[in-house]
Amino acid sequence: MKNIPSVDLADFISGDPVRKQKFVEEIGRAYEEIGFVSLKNHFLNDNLVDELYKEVKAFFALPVETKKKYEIEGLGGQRGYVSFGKEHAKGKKEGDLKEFWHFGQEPEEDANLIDEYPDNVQVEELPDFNKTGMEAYRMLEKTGIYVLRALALYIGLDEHYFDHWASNGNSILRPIHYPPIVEEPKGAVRAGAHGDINLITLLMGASTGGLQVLRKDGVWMDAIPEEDELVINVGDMLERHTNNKLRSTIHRVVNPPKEEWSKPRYSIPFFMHPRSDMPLNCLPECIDDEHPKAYEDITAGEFLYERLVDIGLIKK
Ligand SMILES: O=C(O)CCC(=O)C(=O)O
Ligand SMILES: [Fe+2]
Repeated sequence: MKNIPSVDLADFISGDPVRKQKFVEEIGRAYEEIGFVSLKNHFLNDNLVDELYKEVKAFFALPVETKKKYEIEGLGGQRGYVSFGKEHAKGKKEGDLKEFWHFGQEPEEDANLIDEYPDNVQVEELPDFNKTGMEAYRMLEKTGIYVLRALALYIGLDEHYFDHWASNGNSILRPIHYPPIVEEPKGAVRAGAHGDINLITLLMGASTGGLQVLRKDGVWMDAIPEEDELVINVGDMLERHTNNKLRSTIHRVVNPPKEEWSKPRYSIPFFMHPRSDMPLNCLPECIDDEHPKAYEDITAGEFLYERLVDIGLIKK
């Protein structure tokens, strides 16, 4: 992609220590500067992406009453359907112009997390919806684990430091539908400016443009990946854990010009979360005289709860 540094996961897994180190430096530097990269040679193949978009479009095309059957009270929107306008960016009162679905973790039995994670919601009308969603979930999770290994090395931790926390983690795959805009949005946008909550976000190409990233100098830049790339950015949990070394960059999805209001937009981010008991305490490797500890100690579960309240998914 033009505006955002491009990295190649094949370098990291090549077995060649020089290429591996090159990947570590490239992604680490990009995350210190802009917080976003585009990544080639990930594990999500094009056919699976096409299948997933087909299922996702079919789901959002169902009648609203059918979709609302899958909007479950009491889960803070963490599984199933979340209806139009419900979520808003932190600190903003207008709801985003979107509806979405959440697929969550189906942990391995020996992880002892079965009781902690709510079950995924099964869509009866579409026999392949859940299977396709979870296949994509696994491929994105696998890609994310490699990215976190590279970041662990960059920070000076053991390569496998994140493996335990991120495997069987509380990650979410979120297909989003931004419907055609039918009336003057009055301050509402498709997605208000925000930083992501989680460790890292992996985003496959959207059906159309609109995603913008806020550069350090205050300029908004379009972020549109090439066909075969994933956009991967740092979220607030990783920014906090690395004491602001790696940057969770503010981004948004703008409304199209009026001539294009009739076009819907679809996109499918994967929010990689750790297990809820992971301490996000600032890492000693990231604290020194110039960078004193910037945040209180907190676990991932506590941090997530606070943020779900901030964005309107949990009502206190
Ligand atoms: O729709 C997109 O392209 C990105 C959405 C996003 O930033 C988010 O849901 O956190
Ligand atoms: Fe985001």
